[in-house]
Amino acid sequence: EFPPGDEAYHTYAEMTEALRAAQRAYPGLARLSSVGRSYEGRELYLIKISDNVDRDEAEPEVLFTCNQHAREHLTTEMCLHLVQRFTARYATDATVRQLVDSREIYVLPQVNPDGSEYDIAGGRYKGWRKNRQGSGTDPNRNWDYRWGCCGGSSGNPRSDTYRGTAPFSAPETRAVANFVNSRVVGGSQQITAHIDFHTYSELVLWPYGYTYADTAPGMNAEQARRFADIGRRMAATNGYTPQQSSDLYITDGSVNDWMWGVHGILSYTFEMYPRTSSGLSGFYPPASVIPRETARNDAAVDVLLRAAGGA
Ligand SMILES: CC(C)C[C@H](NS(N)(=O)=O)C(=O)O
Ligand SMILES: [Ca+2]
Ligand SMILES: [Ca+2]
Ligand SMILES: [Zn+2]
Repeated sequence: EFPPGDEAYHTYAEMTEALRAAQRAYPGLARLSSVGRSYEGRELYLIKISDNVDRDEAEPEVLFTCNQHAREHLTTEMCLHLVQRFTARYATDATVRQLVDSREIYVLPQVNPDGSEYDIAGGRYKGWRKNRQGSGTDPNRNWDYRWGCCGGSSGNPRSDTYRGTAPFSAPETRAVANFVNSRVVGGSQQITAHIDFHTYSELVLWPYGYTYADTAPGMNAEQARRFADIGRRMAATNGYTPQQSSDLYITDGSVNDWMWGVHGILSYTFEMYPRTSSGLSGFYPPASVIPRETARNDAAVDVLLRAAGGA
C-alpha cells in the first residue's frame, strides 16, 4: 500500500477495481480484458473504450500504456484519468463523445504491476524501476527493435537499465507486444498512434531513441517531420518540452522504437510532472497533484487521437 498521505494513488487491486467499475457503469463503452500475465502472475489489464465497444469497427485504434517503470506511479493515475474522462464524460462532453464515437481507445494502466507493488510494499517507497524477474529487467530496454544495439542499455542484471537476456524476455513486454501484434488485421496494423507515459521531466519524446540521427532506416525526413510536428503540437498544450528521444539520451530496445520501427505506429513517450527534482523525490509527487497533472494532458491526448485519424 502507499505511504500515509498518498492513499489517493491506486494499488494494483484498486486499479483493477477502477477498471471493473468503469465497465460496470458503461457497458456499452468499456470492455475489460487481459493481454497476459506478469512474471509474478498478475493479469495485465487492458480496457477498450469506444461506441459499440464489443464490435471491432473500422475506426483508428489508439493505445495508451502506463507504469512500465515501477516507481512512476503518477502514470497509473494518468491512464485511469483517461479511462474516467472517456467514459464518465461521454454523455455530457461533445469533444469526448466525438472522439469515443470515432476511435477505438485502448488503455493499459500498469505494464509492470509486480514492480509497482514491490515499490510500495510495507508502505515505504523503494525507488524500484524494473520488473521483478531475477534482479529485474528494465521493460523499456526489452523491446525487439535494435535491442542492445547502441549503448542505450546495460547487459548487467544489476543495472537499472538491464535489457534482459533477449528481446521480450520480460513476460510483460512480451504480453503487450503480443496484443499489438494481434491488431494486425487483414495485413494492416489497426493501431495508428500510441503514448507511453513515464515520469519525470515534462517532455514529449518521439523515436528513434537508438540513434542521434533524425532520419534512419524506417524513418525518412517526411516521417521525422510529422513526428516533430505532432509532438510540438502536443507539447504546446501541456507545456512539456518536445524533442527526439535520443536528444535526452540514447536508449535501445525502447517501446517507441519498436512501435514505430516494427508497426509504423506514431508512438511517443510523455515524461510527466515534475520538470525537475533532486534525486528520487521526483518520482513521488504528493497525491494532491494527481488531478492537475493528469488533466494537464487532456488536450495533448486529443491532438494525438485526431492525428491518429489523419488530422
Ligand atoms: C523514454 C526514454 C528516452 C526515457 C525514460 N526515462 S525514465 N522514465 O526511465 O526516467 C527511460 O529511460 O526509459
Ligand atoms: Ca466504435
Ligand atoms: Ca477496429
Ligand atoms: Zn520511465
